[in-house]
Amino acid sequence: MTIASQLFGFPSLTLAAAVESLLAVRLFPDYVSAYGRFTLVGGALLANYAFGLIFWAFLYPNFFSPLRHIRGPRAVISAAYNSLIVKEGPSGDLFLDLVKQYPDENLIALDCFGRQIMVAKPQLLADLLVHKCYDFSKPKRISAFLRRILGDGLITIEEDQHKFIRKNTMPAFHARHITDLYPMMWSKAGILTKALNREIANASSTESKGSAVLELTNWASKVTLDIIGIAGMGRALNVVEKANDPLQELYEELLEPDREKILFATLSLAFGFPVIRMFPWKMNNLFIYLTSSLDNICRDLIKEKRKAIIQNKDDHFDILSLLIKTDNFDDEVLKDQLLTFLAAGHETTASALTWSSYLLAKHPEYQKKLREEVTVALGENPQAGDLPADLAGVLKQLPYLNGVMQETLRLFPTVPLTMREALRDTQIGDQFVPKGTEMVVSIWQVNRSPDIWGPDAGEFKPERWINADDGKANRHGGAKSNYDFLTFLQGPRSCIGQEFAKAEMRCLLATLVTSFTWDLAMDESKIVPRGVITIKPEHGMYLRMRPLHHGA
Ligand code: HEM
Repeated sequence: MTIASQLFGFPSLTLAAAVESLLAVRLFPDYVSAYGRFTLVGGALLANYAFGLIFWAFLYPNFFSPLRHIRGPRAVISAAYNSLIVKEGPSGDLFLDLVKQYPDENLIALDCFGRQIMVAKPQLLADLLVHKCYDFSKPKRISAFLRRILGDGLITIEEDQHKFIRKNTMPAFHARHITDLYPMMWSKAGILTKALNREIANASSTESKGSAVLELTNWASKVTLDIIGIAGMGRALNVVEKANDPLQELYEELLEPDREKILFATLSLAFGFPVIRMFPWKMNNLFIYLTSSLDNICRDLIKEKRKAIIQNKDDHFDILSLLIKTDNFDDEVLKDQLLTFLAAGHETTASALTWSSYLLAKHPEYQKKLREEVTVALGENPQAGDLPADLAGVLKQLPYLNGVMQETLRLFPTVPLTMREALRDTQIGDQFVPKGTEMVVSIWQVNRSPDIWGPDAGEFKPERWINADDGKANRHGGAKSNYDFLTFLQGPRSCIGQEFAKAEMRCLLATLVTSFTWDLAMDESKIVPRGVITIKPEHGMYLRMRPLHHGA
């Protein structure tokens, strides 16, 4: 690949055109003076680029590439990009179909250049995600786009810089610290309940008998932003209690899964944001405005935090304080980390809470079982009572709470797809992988694979996560390997916030299910997971909610 890139890459082909033109001037002067030098140079460039195109699109993938034996659709628009524009059904299903089409393949070639390879069997993931993790990075085009939203934060940085920041951030995610966060998360869940009750009281009429239709994604996003506000920077944002908040509005606008935004993100991911930026498209200005506004808010938050620490007014163990106190980072680096934790730490869990509420609306029998289980453990209206001393311990042991949460995370992995690019020549299993190859992992496909989860892989069955013999919660769901459940990925680049996210989900689900009953208030065919990095229901999630405790 390296020799071929050097010989037939864009710079070499351009240089060769210059040499060819010079030779032509020397060898065929009459011919050159008849047609003119511009025509000659233009013709040479055109011929060389045409040859380059034929070489890369046909000759290299079929005759020279070390990946030429890998079977697959080798499509002009690969499934990785197609999944962003597909309209019919969930985009992750494209990868389930591909694996059905090529059932015996460990690796599947997705694009016509043979450079984008899907890892179709979890056995190979250990190499990609753990053993050879630092031989790969996020593809540069994708990082460049994400960097506009997340800065140079933990998600977008690579190699030594990544190792350093991850090590410095890990203490904020230790199990003991997450346990200490449960009461804060519980109290935020209580505030959400009060706000929803108020909303229902204002909206309900005599006909609706004290119930109201609410759109949940917005509320889920607000409460998770409040939680990450405290845990990430020790700041009470109180977004749930406000009619509008600039931070929440900016994220909502940025991550809204509308068609034009998805097209904009798809094109930026495929061709790079600098290319798309050259076009006169209003989305460019909107995107720059939204991301710059977030940048500015985070810069101000850091200044305030530094001041508070200097004045010794900061005794919080939040992520930002922790990073400031290491004295290893300047304000720009801190701003990028904060941007990452705010975005990665709230929209993801908000999406998970939305999907679990949807599944419980579709399966009222599990809603009832979950309510009974939490009521037995914590009382009929646990938000009104005293907190148990070991809230985390109690919630973690509840089998249905665990089962509903894990099954939601399995069926609706918030990040359904991830990609890596080989930074150097390397190997996955027995397969040599040349530098520049893109590896695609469909988290959605692995999590829903019938080979792993059985013929009922697509069904919601919280019992998978409950031991048949002793009725206790388990962490494997019946799968044999860690690579069978990929919602948080695995290895050094796995989700640092996974226990944080689960703690939030436990507190929010236990509170919601003991405060309301709900069912779907929209046409089910309209509920389609959509989004570029994370998935949300495209047309929102409308639920008819009824309070269980009047006057709450
Ligand atoms: C249900 C909730 C969540 C899901 C499904 C989720 C999923 C993921 C996935 C799949 C990755 C790997 C992305 C990739 O490499 O392509 C990731 C990385 C990350 N997540 Fe999460 N996440 C969740 C919640 C959170 C929360 C609550 C936080 C912070 C409080 C967080 C912070 C991060 C960070 C910083 C990374 C980058 C880690 C690294 O590269 O070292 N996530 N997450």
